[in-house]
Amino acid sequence: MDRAVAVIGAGTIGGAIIRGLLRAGGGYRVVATARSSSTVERLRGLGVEATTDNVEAVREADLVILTVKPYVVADVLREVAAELEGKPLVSLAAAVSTGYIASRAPKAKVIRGMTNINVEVNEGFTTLSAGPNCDQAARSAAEELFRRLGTVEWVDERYMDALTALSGSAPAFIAEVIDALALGGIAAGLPRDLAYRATLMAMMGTSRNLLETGRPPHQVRDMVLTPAGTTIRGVMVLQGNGLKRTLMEAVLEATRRAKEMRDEMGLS
Ligand SMILES: NC(=O)C1=CN([C@@H]2O[C@H](COP(=O)(O)OP(=O)(O)OC[C@H]3O[C@@H](n4cnc5c(N)ncnc54)[C@H](OP(=O)(O)O)[C@@H]3O)[C@@H](O)[C@H]2O)C=CC1
Ligand SMILES: O=C(O)[C@@H]1CCC=N1
Repeated sequence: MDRAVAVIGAGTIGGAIIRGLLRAGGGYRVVATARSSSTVERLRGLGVEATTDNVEAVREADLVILTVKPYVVADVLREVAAELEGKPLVSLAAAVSTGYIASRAPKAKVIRGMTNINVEVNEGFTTLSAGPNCDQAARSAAEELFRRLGTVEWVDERYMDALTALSGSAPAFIAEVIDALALGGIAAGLPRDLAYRATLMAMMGTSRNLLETGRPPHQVRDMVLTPAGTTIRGVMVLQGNGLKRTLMEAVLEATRRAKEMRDEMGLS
């Protein structure tokens, strides 16, 4: 029988998870929730059950995924805590620790996760950290679901803020880089569509090359550089304008923001 999964707060990332699960084929019966009737209707349009009733959705579920905004987590847990008894609960909320969730839902088997929007196309990178009261069955249930949506790794929770930046936020950073490269191509006279296609294929091919060969990125750079050729001129501009420092600072700043959010929510 299909495993029942509740996606509580199925907005951007919850919706992407649902679309990824549907693309991956059967195995799950999804019950999604949202606050507004317009989002509920949109979710029903995907072909899944949807409601504004979090309690009912959790009651029906074997596995619960929490995808509300961090500042909504406390309210939702207050509402559904009793129904979570014995159930795996994967919270994807940035900055919210397993300790905090377990204190608000002591009977749940708590897992904190971070994933990214690429779950939509089954190419997500999901990291999971088990809370103190989480058993092997709950871990397996969570891992199995997220494996359908891409790659899964179990990590120490102390890495979660940095992974929120480097996994959760990274598609936004990379989209900015892609946009900039493509605009450069357009500036050089390429038609818009061709510029985006060339950039996307170079981005995907380079990622695949690095993953498959295990080469460090600088080695690929050096393989592409011809002395006095075209690439070194471009690399010179990137170095001169601090591309690497800028991207490093973006990741650090996003990481720091998670701690700041905990302070703002009084969760530190
Ligand atoms: N966006 C991303 O790429 C990623 C986000 N995250 C985390 O996921 C969480 C959600 O982010 P995101 O999807 O971008 O946010 P969205 O605002 O798109 O989604 C949140 C959803 O929660 C619903 N909601 C609000 N209050 C309630 C409630 N009381 N009960 C049930 N549902 C409710 C909203 O419903 P309605 O639409 O009706 O208002 C909305 O659909 C955040 O904690 C974020 O840190 C993690 C990884 C990646
Ligand atoms: O921007 C955010 O806060 C969330 C967390 C990771 C991706 N989006």
